[in-house]
Amino acid sequence: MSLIKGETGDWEIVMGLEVHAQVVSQAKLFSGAPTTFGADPNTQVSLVDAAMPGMLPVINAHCVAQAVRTGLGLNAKINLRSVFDRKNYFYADLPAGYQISQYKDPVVGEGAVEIELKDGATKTIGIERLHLEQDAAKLLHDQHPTQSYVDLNRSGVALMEIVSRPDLRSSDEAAAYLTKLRSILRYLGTCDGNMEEGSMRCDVNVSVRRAGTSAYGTRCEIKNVNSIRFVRQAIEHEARRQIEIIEGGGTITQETRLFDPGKGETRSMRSKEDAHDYRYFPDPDLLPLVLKEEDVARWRAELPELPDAKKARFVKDYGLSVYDAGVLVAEQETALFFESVAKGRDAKQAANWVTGDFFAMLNRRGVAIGQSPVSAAHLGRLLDLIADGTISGRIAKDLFVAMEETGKDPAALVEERGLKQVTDTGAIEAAVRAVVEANPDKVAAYKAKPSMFGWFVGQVMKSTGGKANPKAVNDILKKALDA
Ligand SMILES: Nc1ncnc2c1ncn2[C@@H]1O[C@H](COP(=O)(O)OP(=O)(O)OP(=O)(O)O)[C@@H](O)[C@H]1O
Ligand SMILES: [Mg+2]
Ligand SMILES: [Mg+2]
Repeated sequence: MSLIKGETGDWEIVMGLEVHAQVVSQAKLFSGAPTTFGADPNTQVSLVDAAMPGMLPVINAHCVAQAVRTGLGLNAKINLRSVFDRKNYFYADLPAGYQISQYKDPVVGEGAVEIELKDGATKTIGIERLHLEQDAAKLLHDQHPTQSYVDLNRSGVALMEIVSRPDLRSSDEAAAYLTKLRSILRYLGTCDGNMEEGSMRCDVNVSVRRAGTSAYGTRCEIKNVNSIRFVRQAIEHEARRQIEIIEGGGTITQETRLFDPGKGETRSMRSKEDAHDYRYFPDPDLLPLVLKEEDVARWRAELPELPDAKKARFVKDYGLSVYDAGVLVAEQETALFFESVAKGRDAKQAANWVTGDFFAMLNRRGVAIGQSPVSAAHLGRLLDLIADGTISGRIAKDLFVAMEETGKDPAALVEERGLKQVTDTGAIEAAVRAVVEANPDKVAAYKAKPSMFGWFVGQVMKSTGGKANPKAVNDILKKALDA
């Protein structure tokens, strides 16, 4: 358990996250306006999004399917009947004066996400619900010294709000949860998970309680945190703040706070009573959303293999460690890459190359797997060249660097650069003889100290340009030195 030390004892953090995930869709939730990121302000706005009088919302069936598929991916209950409500509040980013959301009857009910913890253990985080809602517009405050502008492009874009139970107990767990959730959304293709572009944002609810007690403390909600690093910082700071207040004899009042990434701290935005009066009521312009059982069944049948299932399969079919399998399935592209390297080859060796030299190369170049200069086919061929003895394991490392630099097929590079392993025993014997004859003092030293053997191996490898078959070198050297 991860506890925080206070002045008067140990404390536990309790957290629940509300994640706003933008639905991958060409059009908005209730209008046909496009959703392309980064378009000029107010160029992707229909009359519905601008809340012109008399305009009626029309539900986008694709967004509904995406929400249901997400619910299925979160092992959640799908509600065949759900309701769109109006959540009323007045703000310049909300032209209608209300947001269409789902309140009492969301499209997706309870589910679960399994997270991996640092010590290799797993923990199940409950999902309370997932509902569909519209995004608000964006206010621009930096364009003019005394005026604010509004960009309606985002107004009406479909969001899934995914609400977790207060099951998280540390910033590590919160980070693991977000990482896992993002991975599932990306596998499903229902949200691109791009936090920098705001397509995944997170409200972090934090409370603290004394270690060993079971009642929850009063929560504060930190709005709109947009990176996993900031989520961690916000939690750490907010928990400390609450502990100091309680230990100083004060009480926590429920409120909405903002995270300031520059200062690494949270500050109050507005106080929030338990029942903030949004005056929710069913939107009279929209019928209840009724799903057909057969559609849900079809979406379920057509789900892709998700990270947990893939991980279990990698452990079972390829004999990988749980850790390696977890690393390889985190991104779908990585898993695909690995499988095409591993197919018909030594899977553990394939996993070592992908998580080792290959990942290091991607990191060094700062590129995603899609821009890798080394293709899966080429890496596979490299493994074949090692397996059939064409090259030694040591040369393979150099060859990989050459593959990275040239983007060429390793078999062609071996020809071009003369990297073939020398297995011809005659040539190795000659090299051994030359080293032994040139170093009588070392031979004498070896007789007294057998650990000198490695030095001879090094010399022979050097004189053959690293290409001699290591096993043959060992055998032949042993014979020559022990003669
Ligand atoms: N005592 C608590 N400490 C920490 N988190 C809590 C506590 N109680 C509830 N939570 C979490 O707070 C979140 C509440 O989200 P929910 O969407 O239900 O309501 P809300 O924040 O009041 O509404 P809104 O969507 O308007 O922000 C959930 O993730 C829940 O797990
Ligand atoms: Mg909420
Ligand atoms: Mg909230």
